[in-house]
Amino acid sequence: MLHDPNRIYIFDTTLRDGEQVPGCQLSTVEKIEIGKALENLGVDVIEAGFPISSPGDFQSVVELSKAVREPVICALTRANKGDIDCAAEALKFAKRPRIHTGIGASDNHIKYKFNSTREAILQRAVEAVKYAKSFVEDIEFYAEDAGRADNEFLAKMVEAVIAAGATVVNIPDTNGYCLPEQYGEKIRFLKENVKNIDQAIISVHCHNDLGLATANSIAGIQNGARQVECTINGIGERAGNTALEEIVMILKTHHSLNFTHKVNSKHLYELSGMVSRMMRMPVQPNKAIVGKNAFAHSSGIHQDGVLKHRETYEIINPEDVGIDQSEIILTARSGRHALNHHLERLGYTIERIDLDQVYERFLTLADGKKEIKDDDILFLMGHETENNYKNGLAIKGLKVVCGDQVSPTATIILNYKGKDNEATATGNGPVDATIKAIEKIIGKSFNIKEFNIHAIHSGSDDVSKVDMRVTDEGKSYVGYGFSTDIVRASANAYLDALNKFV
Ligand SMILES: CC(=O)SCCNC(=O)CCNC(=O)[C@H](O)C(C)(C)COP(=O)(O)OP(=O)(O)OC[C@H]1O[C@@H](n2cnc3c(N)ncnc32)[C@H](O)[C@@H]1OP(=O)(O)O
Ligand SMILES: CC(C)C(=O)C(=O)O
Repeated sequence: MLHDPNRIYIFDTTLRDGEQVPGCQLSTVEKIEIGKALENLGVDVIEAGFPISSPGDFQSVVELSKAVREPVICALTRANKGDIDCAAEALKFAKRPRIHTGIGASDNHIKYKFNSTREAILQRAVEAVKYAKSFVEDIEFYAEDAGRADNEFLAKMVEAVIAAGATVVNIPDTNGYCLPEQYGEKIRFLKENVKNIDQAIISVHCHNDLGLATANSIAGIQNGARQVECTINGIGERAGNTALEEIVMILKTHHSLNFTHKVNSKHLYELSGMVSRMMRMPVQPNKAIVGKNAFAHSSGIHQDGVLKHRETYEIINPEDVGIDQSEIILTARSGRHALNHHLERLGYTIERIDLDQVYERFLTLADGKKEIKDDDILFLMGHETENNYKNGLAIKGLKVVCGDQVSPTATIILNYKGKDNEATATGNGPVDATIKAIEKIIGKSFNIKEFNIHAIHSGSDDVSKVDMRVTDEGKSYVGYGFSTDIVRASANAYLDALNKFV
């Protein structure tokens, strides 16, 4: 790798640290699909797996090495010969292979995990790097739990592994312990105190136990690190890793930081969805950059601001991450500007609408529903046109009795030819009884050829939409009806069609 002073190398570990998430294990085929998408995204390094861990993971590294040629393909090992032999074997088809070896650097790890001493661990670190170097040129060394390690010892270890041949030195905050300032200082300390530091790239690998992974990674690069280890959607062991999409968009949004990289941010959203689907790991709706709500505005003041000027409440252009446009979601917290926006979008002529009246009805409906969708608006606007039927058919009242102990019966009051008429009828269900009651009043029956009831979204509180095709004497019309009551929606659809027969 060339040492361009402002170049940030993006090291993706979705297929290794990301895959450590319980339930997120991938097949070789899935790993290759994600690997190719990461290559297309423009990442510099793909950590493909931990070959010694299982035959399946070994095979995945082999196949990924064959299929993905542009990025460096990296395999993880512990600091021992067996792991390194296995990684070297798995990487033998890689165009740009890297072995990522390392050992614990904190006193906690040295004492409790290894029952060892700083000196002995330092020696194992150096031996592992030298051994890995006998297979491939590109060696990354990780000083596990560097976040909690003593800086003086860490500097000694880093200097020794670079002297042994490490090309990249990874300073992981394995337990997500550090504050951004502390982590930044640690990287600066290494920059200033390791004599041969310029012979290697410093890498940051931060975990999110305190929600600081991305902040710490940024602090790391501001203090001299040039590789960021991250995962799509921030997945990874425990609370996860630094999210790749966050790093890329921070660097883009704060271009004054003056860092460059070669990731094409326009693929971020698509890749987030792909990883989420394949790992069956939903993305939290409020996840920065790629969450369902990251570009959705649902409160009136924000919606008004965004509609007047997108940047009032958006620091990222959604197109930059591959999302067509931000969303204005109608809820009971929305105002008239947002409602107006959707009415216009649906083709209503605003000048002909009493917006205050529609808004009042909108609030009544929105208080009972979590979200108002297009079909709900059509339903609301149906009231506006109810009295304008050509034939003047309009429901004034409807009562339906149904259940398994009674014969379904409907009583309807229908305005027909300028006066209200009442009729009662039975049928083989509540909708059939209602249609028959309508037909009693108009003295004629029509043929219903198609009849569809759509559950529009979800939940028993939803507005349902009915469409039906009604024929008579060679003529055929389609009627639409909307209501939270499916019998009423069916009656509305029937009358909508009948009103079209002149
Ligand atoms: C910080 C990280 O995230 S590293 C990546 C974590 N990922 C994984 O652990 C997934 C892959 N791991 C595995 O499949 C298995 O743990 C294996 C194959 C690596 C090892 O399995 P086992 O041999 O059964 O050992 P086990 O996992 O129970 O214990 C780990 C052993 O590795 C040692 N070890 C841990 N880290 C290192 C290291 N960096 N270098 C050398 N030895 C290490 C431990 O001290 C312990 O050794 P011991 O048996 O002498 O006490
Ligand atoms: C293997 C290393 C880089 C790691 O995953 C960690 O320390 O969190």
